[in-house]
Parts: sequence; structure tokens; C-alpha cells
Amino acid sequence: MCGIVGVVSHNPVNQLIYDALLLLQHRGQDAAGIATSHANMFYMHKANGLVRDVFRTRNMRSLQGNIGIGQCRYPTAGSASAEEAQPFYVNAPFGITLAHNGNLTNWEQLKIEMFKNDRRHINTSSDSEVLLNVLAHEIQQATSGYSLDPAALFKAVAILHKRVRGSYAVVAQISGYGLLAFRDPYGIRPLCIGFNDTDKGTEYVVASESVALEGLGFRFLRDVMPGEAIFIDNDGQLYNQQCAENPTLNPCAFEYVYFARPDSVIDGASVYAARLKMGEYLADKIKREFTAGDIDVVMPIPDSSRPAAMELALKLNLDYREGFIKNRYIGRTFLMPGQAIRAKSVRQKLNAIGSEFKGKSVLLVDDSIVRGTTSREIVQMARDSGAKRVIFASAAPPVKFPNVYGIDMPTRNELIAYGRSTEEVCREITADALVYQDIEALKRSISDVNPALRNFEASCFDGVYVTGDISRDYLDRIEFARNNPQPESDDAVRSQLNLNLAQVD
Ligand SMILES: O=P(O)(O)OC[C@H]1O[C@H](OP(=O)(O)OP(=O)(O)O)[C@H](O)[C@@H]1O
Ligand SMILES: NC(=O)CC[C@H](N)C(=O)O
Ligand SMILES: [Mg+2]
Repeated sequence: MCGIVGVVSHNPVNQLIYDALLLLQHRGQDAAGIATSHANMFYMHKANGLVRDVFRTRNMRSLQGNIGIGQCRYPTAGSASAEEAQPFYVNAPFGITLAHNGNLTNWEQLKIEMFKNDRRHINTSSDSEVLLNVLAHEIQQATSGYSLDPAALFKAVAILHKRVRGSYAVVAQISGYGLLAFRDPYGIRPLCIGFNDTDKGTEYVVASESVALEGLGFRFLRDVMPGEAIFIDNDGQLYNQQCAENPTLNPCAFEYVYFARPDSVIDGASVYAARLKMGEYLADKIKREFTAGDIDVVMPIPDSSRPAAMELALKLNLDYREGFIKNRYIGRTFLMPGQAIRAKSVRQKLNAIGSEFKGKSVLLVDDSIVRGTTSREIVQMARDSGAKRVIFASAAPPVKFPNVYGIDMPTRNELIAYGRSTEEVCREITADALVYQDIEALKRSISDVNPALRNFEASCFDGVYVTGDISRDYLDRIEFARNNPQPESDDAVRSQLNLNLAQVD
């Protein structure tokens, strides 16, 4: 669930892109990169690590130009090696750099096609490098002569939509021309546009979340529509075109549950308001399943569950207390690579305030339970602190199915709710009782905020894959690949694990 940003300005963009990446850091903690362009030259710096660690003053100085793109990465395909940090670059046609949020489901097939038919060599196992090469090839095909116009770019994106499967929100920079941005025809991953009027003319930002626009002092213009492409030329002129034949909007429900920042608005729905609604619907269910007196106090598991837990407590007329304090220097554990570091980080990240638990029946609320890493540790911490009874509630339904659209959970067995009933999950996390949100209530939580949103990509909850091309065979294959990693990518993952352990030690 990477964060991407593209800026076209009348002034240098390096600091703007850096600031936007800091605001999108919660979407990807593994690697970060920026590519700018000036006088037909690209300047790029990317590496493994958090944004604040990747860019030194000397790197920032070298990133010249009034146009550029950036990305913070949470790997879902290929490996976590620095070679697969983004943006990616190809030198022809024109010179293109690209940053991608999402996950392609036919990238292996495309990689073979690219080599056999299009004579393009792809040097990593990143789906995003494949995506860039498809784009480059189609721009080459759509262009006649030496110059490029928006119509040719839109034609290239239209053909790309036909070749590429999966989810993709993209920003790409074309040397000497401008910034191209587009979103897959199902609108799975978010992408929005912001603008700022200056005395030199309008400048634009395209970013994964509206929080990045606001943080830069830009105003929200609109979301990029599913299948739509936007082109902003170097002079700041904006062009747009619908490039898909049957676009439909199916935003990822997990963005609203966990990934996005609560202060973002995605596809017209405030993430914060949706999380409050999740708390409200979950409270209704708890009211049905418990009697007054069963619960003394409601506590959130920081950070992401806070709005839901707060609203739930309000609806149940119960005390809301902060029983766990988060270490602000530890990142999001779910996004960390490998189970060992995730488990270690939960204890480093959260610490209980003993007095809040002693002799009480506590209702712990989290936004979701995925692998159960957090909930297992937290229930134990509550008990160690003297809780009389520990009830756990999840503002999202059980996560039972692999995700193939940009959340790194390709194997069923890693999901604690796979093949288990609610009672069995409850036993696994050693809670006294467990309540999950219902899937319909989750969807309603988002639709209530924006009634125009009726369809969602919610495959990890309901097993429905909106792109329609995900077979049982495909799921078995990605599961096998994850359980039997190639020796090279094994090394890359190990070195990344060490790097992340060094960060948290
Ligand atoms: O069942 P699990 O596999 O543990 O995954 C779910 C947990 O991971 C996330 O927290 P995270 O620490 O990533 O980030 P947060 O601070 O935004 O809550 C999420 O909010 C849950 O707490
Ligand atoms: N989470 C994402 O958006 C990942 C982008 C891309 N699939 C990668 O692995 O780099
Ligand atoms: Mg959490």
C-alpha cells in the first residue's frame, strides 16, 4: 500500500515531494525515492529505509527541477531489495520515471510478453518495473514523429488498461513534457489531485491521499476517476481523459479500516467519519451480544482503532480510557517485513498502564485482526496488568482471504481467521470473548459517509475479487511462491529484516 506523489510547480519541487512523502509514510516504511527533472535530465535518489533516513541534505540538493515524483514503498511483489525501491526509470521513449501503488496480478505473464514480443528487458522481479515498460512501449507505439501530445499519452494508457490486470494508481514523469497520472479501471487504489494558484500560474500535486495535498498548502481539486488519465504539462496545463471502456469505482475497504490516515478523504468519504461509523455499528452488535455490566471500560489499541473505539464507547455509554501507550518512534507493525520483527515490535510499540486494568472487565478495540500478532500480545499484556476479563472487538470483519491488490498477505495460513470460527480465533488470541464487525456493516460505514460509494474491493473479508480474473490456481501459485522463496530474494528479505531490526533496536 505504497504512497505516491507527483508535483508540477513553477518552483523547485524537491522539498514539496519530501514533505508529501513524510505525510504518506504510514503507507510504506520499507523504501523511499524521489525523481525530479530539469532541462531534460532526471535526478533520482532512492534507498531502503524511512523517508527521514533515505534523504540527506546532499541528496536533496541534487534533486533539481520544478517537476518530480516520489514514492514510499510497502513491497507486495518481487523482493524488498533496494533495487526495487521506486521510482523506476526507462530511457526510451523520451525518458520516463514512474511510481506505482498497487499490485499487478499478471506481471509475470507480461514480463515474458515484454521480452518475447516487445524486446524489453526487465531487470528486477518488481511488478512496477513491468508496468513502466508496458507504459513505455505503448507510448512508443502511440507516438509518431519526435514529439508527444496528450492524445498519444491517453491512447497509450487506454491500451495499458487492456494489457494490465490488478490494481494501480500511477504517477509518471516524461522528460521534457510533464506528469502523467492514472488509476486502474476498478478504482481500487486511491489517487487525488490538488492545486495551488500562484502569481506564476497554477501548480498541481497528484497524491495517494488528500492529507498530502493539505500538508503542502494545496487545495483539494478532485479524485482521479477509475480508468482516467491526467496529464499536466511542464507549463502547468492540465488535460484529462477517460481511458477505460467500462470503469467502475470499487475503492479498497481496507484503506478506510486501516491503511489511510484518518484525516484523509478518499473518493468523497472521510476516513475518520467512516471509522466513527464502524464504531457505531460495532457498538450495536455488542449491545446485542452483551448485557450491561459485562464491560467496565473501553480501550483502543493505538493508533488506528482510536476513532472507532471512541465512538463505540460513546454509543455504549461506557468509559473510554487509554490503557496502552504507543512509543511514537516505532512504525506500523503490520507493514513490517517478516513475522519475527512484527511480533518483537508490538511489545516495543505498546505498553500498558497497569492501574487502568486492575480488576476490570476491559473491552479492547482494534481496527482489524489480520495475523493476530497484535491481539495475541495485547490480550496477554492486559492480563499481566491485572484485567479481570478481556473482551476483544474488531472494527473490521474476519480477514479470511489473501489480498492480491496491494496488501501483502498472499498466504491463507498466515491469516488467523482462515479456517477458524470466531470462537476458535478467540481461543487463539486467548481472549474471554471476541466480536467481529459484520461485512455489511463495514460497507455501510463507508457508504453512510458517501452514499455514492456502493461497491468495494473487500476481497480479504468476502473473497470476491473485483477484477474477475483471480482463479483458485492463481491464489495457490502466489501462496506457493511466498512459502518457497527464491534464494536471491531470500537474501534480500533477510538483509531488509536486519535493516528494520536495526531501526527499531
Ligand atoms: O493482526 P495483526 O497482524 O497484528 O494486524 C492488525 C494490527 O496491525 C495494525 O496496527 P499497526 O501497528 O500496523 O499500526 P497502527 O499504529 O496504525 O495501528 C492494525 O491497526 C492492527 O492493530
Ligand atoms: N504496496 C504497493 O503499492 C506496492 C507497489 C509494488 N507492487 C511494489 O511491490 O513495489
Ligand atoms: Mg494497530
